[in-house]
Amino acid sequence: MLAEARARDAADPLRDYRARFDLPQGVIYLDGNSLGALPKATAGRMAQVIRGEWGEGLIRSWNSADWIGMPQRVGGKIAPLIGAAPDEVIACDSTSVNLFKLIAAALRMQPGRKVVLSEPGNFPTDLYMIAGLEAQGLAERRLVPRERIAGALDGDVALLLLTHVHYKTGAVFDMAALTRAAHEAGALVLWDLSHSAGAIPVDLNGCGADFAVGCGYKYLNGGPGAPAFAYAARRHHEALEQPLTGWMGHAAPFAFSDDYAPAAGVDRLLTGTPPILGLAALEVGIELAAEIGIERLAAKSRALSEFFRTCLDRAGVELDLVSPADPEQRGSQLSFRHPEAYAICQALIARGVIGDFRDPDILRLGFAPAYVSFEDVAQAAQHLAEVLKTGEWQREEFRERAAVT
Ligand SMILES: Cc1ncc(COP(=O)(O)O)c(C=O)c1O
Ligand SMILES: Nc1ccccc1C(=O)C[C@H](N)C(=O)O
Repeated sequence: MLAEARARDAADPLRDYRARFDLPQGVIYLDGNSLGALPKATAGRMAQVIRGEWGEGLIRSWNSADWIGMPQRVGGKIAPLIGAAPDEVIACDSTSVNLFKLIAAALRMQPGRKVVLSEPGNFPTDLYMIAGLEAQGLAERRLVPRERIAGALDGDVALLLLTHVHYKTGAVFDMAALTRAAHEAGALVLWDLSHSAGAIPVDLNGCGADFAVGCGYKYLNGGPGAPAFAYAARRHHEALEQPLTGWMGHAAPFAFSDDYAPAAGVDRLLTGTPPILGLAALEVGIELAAEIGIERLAAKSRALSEFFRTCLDRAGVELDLVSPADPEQRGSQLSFRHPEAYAICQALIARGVIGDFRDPDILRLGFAPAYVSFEDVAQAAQHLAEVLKTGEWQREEFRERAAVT
């Protein structure tokens, strides 16, 4: 498979982008869906922001380096990756906080309705944020298995909150169909794009979506704890009332008024002072994704994961695939169920193949298209085949659970 992999790498239109990332020697990185790799340009850009803009410019840089405009500028660069207009996206806070703000804002727009509908097994923070608002008496959480979501959209549902690409299985929801069904029932829709943005095409405006959020540190390669993003369709801007009414979301923060008045547009989703260092790193990652283009990223992602499956087949590996077999129906990952998934994952990591484990029994491998090569994929499949055949995962050291998996 190695020869075939090398031929595919040679023919890959994205082959030169791998060199734009700093990847450690001897590592095959299949966890860009949890923490994206480091773009080579990031360190230089950070040095410039730290030494030049912060060290030299000091407070002046809010104006001279346009720090104050960074949430909008960076958000605007995310927009084309998710089918939004630049003035509909802002980079700020964490995905969790953005969920809170937008769920609460959506509930305010839906008098007489309190139900926030989602699926059990959605990413925990999404479910916890609904529960937090429920504890405040503002929401009522309703969880329905994914195949029954459309049928559960009744007149009580204020908001449908779904993760577009499921973090564990990689299964993709039909955004257009579910958004339409929600609207027909009078509900609004909030999409969590954490595992979509920078990996597969998303057309928020084409689908008529209302709101969206997503992480900056996965396929956007913004670095650990990078700022997240929030999207609100332009038609909702005027009515949008989010509860974290900090001064940076004020219409005139530097008027220092005692009374809150929301800024126009998505600017009102801001809360406190933007994290400039984090935004600067995120901007580098986004520029790289935008340069490659989402269609090319998605095509490579599908090709990589399909190639991995072919390699496993040819190596005679039989694993229980929990991701959809059709690459069009999944994000940029393959997840396999195995009772010893944790130990297998650790054994792979010991061989330099970094994937991750999701409780209780999922081995999850992400194929970040910007920097994973076909050779990586062939070698990872070979390692996995060997780990399974030799039973080396049974070693005691591979059973010890780390705090972060
Ligand atoms: C679907 C989804 N939503 C949200 C998050 C995380 O949000 P936060 O960055 O606030 O921890 C993740 C990953 O951690 C995720 O996979
Ligand atoms: N933020 C993290 C911090 C530490 C370890 C993992 C994460 C993840 O992002 C996990 C990811 N959301 C997942 O889909 O599992």
